[in-house]
Amino acid sequence: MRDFVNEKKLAAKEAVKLLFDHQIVGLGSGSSATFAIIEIGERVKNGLKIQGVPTSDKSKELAISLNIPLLEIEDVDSIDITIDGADEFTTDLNLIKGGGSFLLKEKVVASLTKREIIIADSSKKVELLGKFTVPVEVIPYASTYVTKQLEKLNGVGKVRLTDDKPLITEEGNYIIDTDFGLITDPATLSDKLHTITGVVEHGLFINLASVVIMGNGDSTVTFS
Ligand SMILES: O=C[C@H](O)[C@H](O)[C@H](O)COP(=O)(O)O
Repeated sequence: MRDFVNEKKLAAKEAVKLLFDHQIVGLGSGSSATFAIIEIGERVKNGLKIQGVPTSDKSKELAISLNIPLLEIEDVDSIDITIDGADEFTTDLNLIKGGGSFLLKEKVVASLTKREIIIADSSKKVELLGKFTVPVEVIPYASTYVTKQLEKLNGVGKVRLTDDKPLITEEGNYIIDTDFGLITDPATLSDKLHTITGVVEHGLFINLASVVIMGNGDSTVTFS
């Protein structure tokens, strides 16, 4: 029986070894990224001089509590390295993200990042993306319209709920979790999703990751 929590921790530790002084570092969101932020906090306590750019309010609060110096997104032209998690990855480094609803800021940060390091436990590695539903972030007004457009792409979408009400993202949007079946051409699907009016962003991360560090039992494996 695999210990996925330990695999996440191992991957996080390995990724944080890649940081050095004076870098601007994107701080991901989710449980794997949380382990990385805690590890970064330890290194900052021991003298590492970096500035972080958080991808969610939760990661921001955690970074502040660990005395990690932060920058606002509008004050950075580029980010040296980002450490973030994923819900699924393939070995050609395409991802599904957004299981925790933070995909929008994560994608902005990833787009500004020179080296996007994804950390994951071994359950996240797949041959084809799509067992995990693709989160599609939409403005609430357009959610019914977008759901119908997703059907035309063979996607079955459901608005994500919390306490029986639509979950509202940090940017005030809804998420439609969409089942496309197994996705053979994620780049084309990504492009098609971007053409739907009312879609703000989606959780397919294509050509954004540089490396995936995966916990694998008691060690890690790197895909690049
Ligand atoms: O919205 C959430 C993020 O994309 C997370 O990085 C992703 O869901 C992976 O989360 P975890 O590390 O908790 O499995």
